[in-house]
Amino acid sequence: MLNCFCKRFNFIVNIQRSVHSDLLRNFVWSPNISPRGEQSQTLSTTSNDRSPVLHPLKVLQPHVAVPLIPESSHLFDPSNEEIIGAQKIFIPMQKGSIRFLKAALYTEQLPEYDLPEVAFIGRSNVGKSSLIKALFAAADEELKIRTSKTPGQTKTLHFFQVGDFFSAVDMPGYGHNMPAHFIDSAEKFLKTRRNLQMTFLLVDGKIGMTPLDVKYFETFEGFNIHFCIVMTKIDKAVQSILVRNLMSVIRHREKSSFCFPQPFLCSSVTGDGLALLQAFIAYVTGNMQIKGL
Ligand SMILES: Nc1nc2c(ncn2[C@@H]2O[C@H](COP(=O)(O)OP(=O)(O)OP(=O)(O)O)[C@@H](O)[C@H]2O)c(=O)[nH]1
Repeated sequence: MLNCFCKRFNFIVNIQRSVHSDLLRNFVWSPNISPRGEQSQTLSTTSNDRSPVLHPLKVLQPHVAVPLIPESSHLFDPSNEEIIGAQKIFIPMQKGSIRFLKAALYTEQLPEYDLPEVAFIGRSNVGKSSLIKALFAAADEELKIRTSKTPGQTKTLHFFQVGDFFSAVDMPGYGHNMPAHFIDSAEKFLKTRRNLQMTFLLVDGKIGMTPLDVKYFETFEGFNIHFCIVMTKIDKAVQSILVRNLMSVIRHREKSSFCFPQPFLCSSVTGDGLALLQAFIAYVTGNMQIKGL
């Protein structure tokens, strides 16, 4: 079992470190196909008494004249069945199977294991800890993730182990109140960590990409690491602002060789977009097969 997992993990590492982009670019954006599992409601900033929107990008598309993702690009669009399968990974199978593993700063303190990792980074206060807390809501009591209105609270790399599946890494924020060791710890981790399968660069849906976000977007591009934009707090943005900010993200993404073509839109408050992001995490960590890929 372990052997099998290690082989699979090595396979994924090899693919994702070398021809990762080819694999991820197999998704076909097909705006005319009727959305699978799409709910009828539109994104709303006011109502919380509704079920979460599964695929916020698709809900926004009819309100925008141009394709939010060009037709030549790619859409991660798992079936309902695949999404439900992926969600099981985010629920503890037994007490402690999803757990806070350790806080670390430098290379020698990092956990040693054969687990794939995904990291969450972004401006201070963008909602990194809240997003991880929401993704793992079923394990919230064990994880005890702290969120705060005060920017710059996460000072070290926090590792959360998700069974034998993968680890999620909550990283210190850049910008206001960022720790002095950011380059030696966070940037070095991103540049050198072999277990890292995907870095999620979080951008505030209401504020959009700040000059600092653009700087780090370009920095990650220079690191040759695969990353993906997650727009957070979409419940706080009116639709027109969200679309404007999304278009700006897409313009940057179009110039990039390492950023995944499809941004993910999420709200940790309403739950919009979380199930899709869970499925994507399950996919990039090698824990989920998608039909036809
Ligand atoms: N409305 C809304 N508020 C959010 C959302 N996500 C986070 N917040 C709020 O934004 C603030 C910052 O959230 P955190 O998750 O602590 O942000 P962080 O990026 O981890 O912050 P640092 O650790 O300081 O870098 C908190 O007050 C959260 O309640 C969201 O999706 N919607």
